[in-house]
Amino acid sequence: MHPSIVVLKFGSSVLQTEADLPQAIDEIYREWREGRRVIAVVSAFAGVTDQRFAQTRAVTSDLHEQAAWVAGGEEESGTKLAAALVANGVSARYVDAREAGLRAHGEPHESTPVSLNAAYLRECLQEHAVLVVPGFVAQDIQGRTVLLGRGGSDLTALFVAKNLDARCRLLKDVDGVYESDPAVVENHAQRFNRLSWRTALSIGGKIIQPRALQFAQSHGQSFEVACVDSNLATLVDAGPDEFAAVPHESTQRLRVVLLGLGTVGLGVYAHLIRRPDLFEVVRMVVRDLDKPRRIEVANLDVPKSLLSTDVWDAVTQPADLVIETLGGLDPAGDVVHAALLRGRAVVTANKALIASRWWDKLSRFAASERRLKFSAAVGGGVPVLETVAALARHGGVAQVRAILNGTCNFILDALEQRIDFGTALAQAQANGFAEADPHDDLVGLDAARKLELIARAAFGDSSHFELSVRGIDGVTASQAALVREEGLTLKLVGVCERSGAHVRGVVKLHELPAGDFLAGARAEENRIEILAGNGETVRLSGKGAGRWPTALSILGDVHEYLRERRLAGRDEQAPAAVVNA
Ligand SMILES: NC(=O)C1=CN([C@@H]2O[C@H](COP(=O)(O)OP(=O)(O)OC[C@H]3O[C@@H](n4cnc5c(N)ncnc54)[C@H](O)[C@@H]3O)[C@@H](O)[C@H]2O)C=CC1
Ligand SMILES: N[C@@H](CC=O)C(=O)O
Repeated sequence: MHPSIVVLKFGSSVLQTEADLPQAIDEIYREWREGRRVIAVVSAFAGVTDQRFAQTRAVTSDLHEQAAWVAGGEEESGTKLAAALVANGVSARYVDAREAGLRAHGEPHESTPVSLNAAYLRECLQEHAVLVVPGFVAQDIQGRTVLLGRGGSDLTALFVAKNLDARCRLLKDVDGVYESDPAVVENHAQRFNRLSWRTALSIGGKIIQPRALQFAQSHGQSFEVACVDSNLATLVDAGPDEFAAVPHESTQRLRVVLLGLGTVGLGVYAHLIRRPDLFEVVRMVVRDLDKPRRIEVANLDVPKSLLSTDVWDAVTQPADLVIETLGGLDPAGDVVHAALLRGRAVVTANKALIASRWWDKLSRFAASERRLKFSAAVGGGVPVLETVAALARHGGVAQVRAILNGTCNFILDALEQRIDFGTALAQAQANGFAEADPHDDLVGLDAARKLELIARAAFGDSSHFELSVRGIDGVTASQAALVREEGLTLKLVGVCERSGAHVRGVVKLHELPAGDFLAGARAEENRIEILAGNGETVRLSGKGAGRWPTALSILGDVHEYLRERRLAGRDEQAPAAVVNA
């Protein structure tokens, strides 16, 4: 199956510095969650292209040498974005212009793209959810680096999208195209909902590169101009021009109570404080107020003034959203339920809770009200539940086979390398993969809970779920090595499928041949193979455990809730403080 592809272009108004990479990651993740593979086309960080032009002009007048030096700006932002995606658990790869077969001809600094190896990019997208491609840069027929004119990343994005028959979204620092620059004519300029290429060209080349617009117009190519995190966009196509009925989205921030600051909670906090324009953390609930807590990536300590030990702050504090990362059923079940009853939204990674008897009370908030979200409960950073649910809606799901527990996979991998069980488990715990009590991981319970959530997404809530579970307890390094010697690999695999009104799930050890997709999962990786109702197979992979993949997935839910709330205009009805809940 060819998943649909979207080309996202991140200009230097969005990626001003390395500190803006998380915004791009959230936006890319949003598309992956919605079932698309992504080609991210990037510009250099703000100011870098000018700087590099000045540097190179001072030492050479050769236009190709200059182009090669200037292209280093896109290479820097592109490789850094790809690395940051991988660190966050997203299967991503940097593909430079040469590898992408992006050829151009004409003036070395003002070249016109003429061809691209679209088949190769499609092939790469079978293996990776995201490819990062430098904008503005191509190769001429002699293999020399050339540039596509200032603002040329727009042209790269449109050219790549055209060749791959993909949707294209140019991401800027404004939520669409305005009749004049909204930064100058504040509150007066109107935003277009739809805009013809012709009008876009007459508005001027400040927001979209004119050559890119001409390319789109001559190929009848429609595309969107939008900003990150937004529901709004301007569609640029044949027209007619149309002003937007809703000129701007609300900019009201979400007030957040964060329950738990362990492995996952601290990662979530680090994400939230990067976006003070979107989130206000009003309270964080911990067990020990005095424990030092540092966010290394932001180089700051967690402010003690925001800490409390009272989990009921989730209900008594004036807040819109509760993020639960405590784990377990007690007190998480009562608190989450009460917070939902009091009008808060809840995002949680707690599969033990969602797969428990609490589901009877919680399900309505997830389904009809969309105020309970738990994507991170399965697959860490891999959008498993969204993908399974989407396939279930469009043609059904026949079977799911998956590696769902990062800790067990990490240990089995280590055993094959003759590391003993205890040492491997200690490493998994130190890396933040294991549950607070790793027993649930080792006996297969954690994988079984995830399999149950997958079964619900695939076959509906009402099917009777029969489950048989065996874990990896007792497996030894010599046993794993013996299996390896036979050319097989030991994996803890969950399989679920429907038979009549029953859904059967089995979690147990398998000896897989090397060619099996699941056999390739390394360390804490999760791999999921979904056999769709139409016979096609959909494969997903990525980091299934750990702080950053899990936090990214939680933030995916948070951003989704924020967008849905803005769309529904619920901003005005934020619940107030409740005293004595
Ligand atoms: N670590 C991972 O890779 C993943 C974890 N999850 C889930 O995320 C949740 C959190 O996991 P981790 O962060 O790894 O666990 P953790 O044990 O590192 O963090 C939990 C934190 O909550 C605090 N806490 C627990 N009960 C509390 C209470 N009553 N009052 C105040 N503080 C309390 C603990 O002191 C601890 O700091 C769990 O539900 C887990 O299953 C989901 C996906 C991946
Ligand atoms: N303990 C879990 C954490 C993620 O869900 C695992 O190891 O997979």
